[in-house]
Amino acid sequence: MAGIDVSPLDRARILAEALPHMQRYDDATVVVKYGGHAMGEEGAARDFARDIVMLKLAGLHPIVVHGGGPQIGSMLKRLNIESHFHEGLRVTNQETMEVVEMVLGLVNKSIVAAINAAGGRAIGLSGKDGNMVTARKHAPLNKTSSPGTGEDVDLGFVGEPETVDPTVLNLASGSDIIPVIAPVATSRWGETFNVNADTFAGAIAGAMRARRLLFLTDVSGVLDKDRNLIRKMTINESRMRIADGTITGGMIPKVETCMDALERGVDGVVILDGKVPHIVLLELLTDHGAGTLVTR
Ligand SMILES: Nc1ncnc2c1ncn2[C@@H]1O[C@H](COP(=O)(O)OP(=O)(O)O)[C@@H](O)[C@H]1O
Ligand SMILES: CC(=O)N[C@@H](CCC(=O)OP(=O)(O)O)C(=O)O
Repeated sequence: MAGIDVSPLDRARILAEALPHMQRYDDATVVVKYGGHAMGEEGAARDFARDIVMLKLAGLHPIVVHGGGPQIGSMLKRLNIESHFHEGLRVTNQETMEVVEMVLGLVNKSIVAAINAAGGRAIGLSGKDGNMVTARKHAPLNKTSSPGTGEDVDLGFVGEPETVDPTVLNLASGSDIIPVIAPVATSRWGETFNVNADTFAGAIAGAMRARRLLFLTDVSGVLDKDRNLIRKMTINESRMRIADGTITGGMIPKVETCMDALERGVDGVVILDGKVPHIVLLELLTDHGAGTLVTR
């Protein structure tokens, strides 16, 4: 607690208060989606890595699924490759796909390195490893989503998760290994697909019957039209807020994934500000709920 004067007794008390939470989540799988916008400077990445190591030591099974949208965007810009989004999804041609896979590989290893530097044993994977996630081509987006063009939008090599084989992740749960997964997958025919990291995290959480799915992004949660935080939102309210345009851009796949994950049996989904130090511990091991909780 840098900068705050906390007595040793208070420190011990704070640690002891984590006990019921540790008991509640003992042996539970928690999927943490670490968004590209949440990845701040070095200190924030170190705090995130320490939280993940702490969860593992506390008896949970954290699985990290990461994004890297802004990092991919900067690399595409450096390479003078144009990039467009439709409904929060990047239109991906062959050339873009190569850059996506390359950048996500770098992001993946930097998270692995940070967790290992914090004393954990992380391994970096993508959906390709162990045939963990196969994807099918995303359907073209319909005309109404791109008014004026008069045509459906073909997203190219954008995929949607089709199957999840949890074998590798189950091995990790039975050991001290922390999986860190990049959202790239192959089709049944071996093509490489770019999968939105939120959708990917939802598929992993569903297949692992995760107790919690946390989305770490760069806003405090879902905001209403006056930019106030919505603390709790049902599936129906979520649908309504997408339809009325309150939820737009990158928040759409996030909220759609929340609804989908809840319907597939994940217990609770929370959208949080990943830039707040130790937000993962705050959410899971204290009484202080943060962000937007999406419920059935
Ligand atoms: N209603 C909303 N509440 C909060 N954020 C919203 C909302 N609608 C759109 N957004 C946008 O969604 C962004 C988060 O999604 P995204 O940029 O894909 O983040 P990440 O890289 O973490 O996945 C926010 O920064 C914000 O600009
Ligand atoms: C299809 C699609 O849009 N893929 C994303 C994959 C990375 C991602 O989702 O990263 P964030 O979580 O940081 O946004 C992309 O190319 O940006």
